[in-house]
Amino acid sequence: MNRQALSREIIDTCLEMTRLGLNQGTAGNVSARYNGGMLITPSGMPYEQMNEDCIVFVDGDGHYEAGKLPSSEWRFHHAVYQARPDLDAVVHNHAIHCSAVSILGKAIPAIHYMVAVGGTDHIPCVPYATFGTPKLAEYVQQGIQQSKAILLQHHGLIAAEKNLRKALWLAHEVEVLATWYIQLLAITNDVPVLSPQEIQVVLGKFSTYGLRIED
Ligand SMILES: C[C@H](O)[C@@H](O)[C@@H](O)C(=O)COP(=O)(O)O
Ligand SMILES: [Zn+2]
Repeated sequence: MNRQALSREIIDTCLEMTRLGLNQGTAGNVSARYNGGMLITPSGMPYEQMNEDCIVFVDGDGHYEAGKLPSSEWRFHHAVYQARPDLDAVVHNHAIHCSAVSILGKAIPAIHYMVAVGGTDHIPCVPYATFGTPKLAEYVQQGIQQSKAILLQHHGLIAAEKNLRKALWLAHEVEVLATWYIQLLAITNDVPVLSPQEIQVVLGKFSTYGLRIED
């Protein structure tokens, strides 16, 4: 895909993320792997004001175009692309329920078989580090190797996938899981979970599930 079209897709993904109620204001950011680096949203700009020229190219060494300011979180997007050569798109947001679980410093356990969407039997929560720092990128690099979706403690969610459409879908699924988890925690501290063995069965079924169009 050419730069203009991919930049448009990034902006549309941001707008859809807000429409789905997954983000507020200028929080969050979106990127796609491109030309040995990535295209990423600019820092602190409302999504409705973005056009294709606002999207920033950051190369594989972290250099970016003069006169443009990439997302303050470009380091953790870069870390995802380094850690996961199989994934080409990253969505970050401050979705309400994901952020609430992250504040508790908890992973989302296997409360529903859909937890397998991340590729394992829970959605991990990586330790807190200040936004935009190399330390946060280091935690992300470790966490994303376990799961395509991770919570950032006291912060929000990262979801990475093969393309932007799937990354946004994954972010939405994890927010649904987090919503159930928060509601369950209000009732009990002993939330029932599925076994790791059952999640392995589900992961096997997911690998052949549906028509798998546009993988
Ligand atoms: C302070 C920022 O909102 C931070 O939380 C960052 O993680 C974020 O979500 C948006 O920052 P950018 O606009 O710099 O992408
Ligand atoms: Zn953030």
